[in-house]
Amino acid sequence: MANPPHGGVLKDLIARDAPRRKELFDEAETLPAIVLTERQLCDLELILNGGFSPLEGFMTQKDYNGVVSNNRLADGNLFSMPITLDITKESIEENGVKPGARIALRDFRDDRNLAIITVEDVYQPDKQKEAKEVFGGDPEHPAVKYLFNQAHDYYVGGKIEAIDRLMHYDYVALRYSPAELRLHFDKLGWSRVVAFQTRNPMHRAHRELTVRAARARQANVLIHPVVGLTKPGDIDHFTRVRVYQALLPRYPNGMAVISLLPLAMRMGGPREAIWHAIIRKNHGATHFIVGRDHAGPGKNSSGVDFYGPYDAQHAVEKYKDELGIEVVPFQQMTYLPDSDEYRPKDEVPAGTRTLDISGTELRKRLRTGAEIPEWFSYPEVVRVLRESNPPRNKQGFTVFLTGYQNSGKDAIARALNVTLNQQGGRSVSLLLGETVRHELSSELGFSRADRDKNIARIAFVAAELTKAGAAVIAAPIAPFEKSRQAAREMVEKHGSFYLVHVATPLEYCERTDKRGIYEKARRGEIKGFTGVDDPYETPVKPHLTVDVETTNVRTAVHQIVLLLEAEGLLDQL
Ligand SMILES: Nc1ncnc2c1ncn2[C@@H]1O[C@H](COP(=O)(O)OS(=O)(=O)O)[C@@H](OP(=O)(O)O)[C@H]1O
Repeated sequence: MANPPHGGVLKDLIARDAPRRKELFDEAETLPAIVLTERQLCDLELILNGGFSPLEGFMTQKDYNGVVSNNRLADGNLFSMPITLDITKESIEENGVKPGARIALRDFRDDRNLAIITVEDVYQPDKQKEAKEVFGGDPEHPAVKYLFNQAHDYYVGGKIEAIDRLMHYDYVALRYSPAELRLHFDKLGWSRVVAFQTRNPMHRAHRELTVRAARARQANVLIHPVVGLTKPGDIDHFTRVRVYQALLPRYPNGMAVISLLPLAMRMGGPREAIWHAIIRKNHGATHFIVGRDHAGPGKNSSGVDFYGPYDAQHAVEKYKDELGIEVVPFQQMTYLPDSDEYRPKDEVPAGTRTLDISGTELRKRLRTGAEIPEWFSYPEVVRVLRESNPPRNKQGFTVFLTGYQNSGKDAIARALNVTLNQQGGRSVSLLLGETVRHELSSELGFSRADRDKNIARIAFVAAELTKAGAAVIAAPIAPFEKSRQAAREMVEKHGSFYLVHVATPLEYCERTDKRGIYEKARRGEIKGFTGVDDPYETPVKPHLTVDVETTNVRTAVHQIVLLLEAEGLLDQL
């Protein structure tokens, strides 16, 4: 038998409301609707399937106040995280959100109505208090930032009736609701299950830790990774799930299962650890591993830890009698090369040699293609990570040339295009100003707003191609610093961006202009022409400055190649 759920009854609203599904579906069509954000959708999914039992909806002010102040719902049940439906004043007015109103809750991804909430109250939270009590109050904490920058100013509390489950298209077979997981444990004959929470790839240390926990409690292992929202910058869940799948055969046959949890993490350390334990209890686990700095966001920008390394363990210890799931505390695992084994740090005899590879170091090795030793991870796991993190010479990048018309930027761009094609290994895309104006921006003129829009389109295309591993060469005039900077930020989400200022003097550009465009501009036949009667802002911090009056195109291209080479982008492995 799986562990009883928190509060005694699994609040599986989908199963409860299934007989009235058609009726609720039809009613929802007639109701005003709130379109849920990604975070709200994650919360809704776990309310609907009972993962947040005993919740049956979004928290009312009474529940919210109790949870914020002392980890308690109004009925006295332990609950540590506010689960709230935040909305704007406009939405309240538009949708008639008031006590007694019934409102449909809609999925932004496919416009399906998933549930109906019967509003109990609409209230303004004390966000300062929530930030302080729940997360510790540091304005740099990701959940505090979310609270003040993204969460709306009013919360709507009320019970929910379920219409349908959320639609997923990835790893569907690995997504178990609490009821499904409980059934699965029954089928496998598992009565003691230790759950492992993670938002990171798993390596040998994690396998050792979970097996040790299982051995200590004579239990089986539930690998229960978060695939909802984690910390910005984390490895995407697609890669992580492939990692978990690669790791699973390394467990003794039948010892462990994987189930994906659509949770939106808050990175709330101690509060989050209690919440995580409750969620795992609802999924039928009897034990839950809480490690070092559990669900902590690391350090703030001054290098100060948001939480102490064992704050989370102390928090769950405090409530251990009423949690109803046994917490298995663990110190960080470390590798002992002399005996080729992993041990928790507190069990390592003084003076013993240990080895560790930090997350930052791992990311660096993935980036550079440097070795990742077998003592750290399994080759099949490393293979998955390498597929998602190709070495520098397989990563995409953008070279963005800016300068006056006829500055030589187009000639350099064309020559760089053939040079990179000669090198091979990547597809090369050339986005000349002229081509883009013809293919993408034909309706745009040369006002500042239109030029900005043109550069934003180039940046979008360059970013997408960079993401796909291409070498992108863009060569618009791009006269404004702000839009060049915006382009850089957009591309850098996916790869490297290099700004090359083709700083050929205007006088030279004009003198050598065989097409007579500057003459036309001088005669006033072209209005607002860059350099004639429209400004060109000199780039503040280009990676490279070239000038075809003093250097030839071949030399300029060579300088760019040397820049790319120094970054490891052209290594021939
Ligand atoms: N008013 C004005 N100012 C600047 N340039 C003008 C203007 N009107 C037309 N053209 C021709 O448009 C081409 C430059 O477009 P860009 O897309 O590179 O400009 S921008 O980056 O959006 O500012 C460039 O064309 P090509 O010389 O064929 O590249 C310019 O000659």
